[in-house]
Amino acid sequence: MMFLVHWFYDVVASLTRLWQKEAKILFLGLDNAGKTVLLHMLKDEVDAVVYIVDAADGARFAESKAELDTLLSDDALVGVPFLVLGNKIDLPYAVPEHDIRRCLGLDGCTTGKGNINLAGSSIRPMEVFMCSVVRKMGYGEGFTWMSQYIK
Ligand SMILES: Nc1nc2c(ncn2[C@@H]2O[C@H](COP(=O)(O)OP(=O)(O)OP(=O)(O)O)[C@@H](O)[C@H]2O)c(=O)[nH]1
Repeated sequence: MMFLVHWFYDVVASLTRLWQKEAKILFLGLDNAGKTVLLHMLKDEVDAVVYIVDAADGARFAESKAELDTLLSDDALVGVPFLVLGNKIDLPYAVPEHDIRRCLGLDGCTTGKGNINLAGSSIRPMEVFMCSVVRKMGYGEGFTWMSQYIK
């Protein structure tokens, strides 16, 4: 157990040093390698969250909603902007944005796609943008939206 605690603090300390250098860090690894657990451990340092949903995999929307709800209710992420990307809209069976919003329970929770000034309020910036990563479309608008909320 102490080994794990020390390991965790070593990881946080080394990543903090890297982030102070404005390094771009990619977390890569195969399915089930432990990326998600590590990211959960490091979430205290984040300025924004990009949550990607496979818009063509309706069978996993409930699971995706549960994970999103867990993140949204996390004390370490209070007020942190959330960009929800509904990915794979190039596939014919990808569902439209309003279905993603409904299935993820985001109706009435998003804050608007334009330049919406939320400074001074306790409202968490959150929006849904549909995209196709492989076709290189949609996510740019999402990142532009998100950038206005990052100091
Ligand atoms: N049609 C389509 N397929 C995509 C798109 N983006 C990713 N994929 C495919 O979806 C599959 C999963 O993509 P990954 O980027 O490996 O997904 P991941 O979230 O990293 O998955 P894990 O490693 O399991 O956490 C791959 O076969 C991709 O080619 C997209 O925009 N459209």
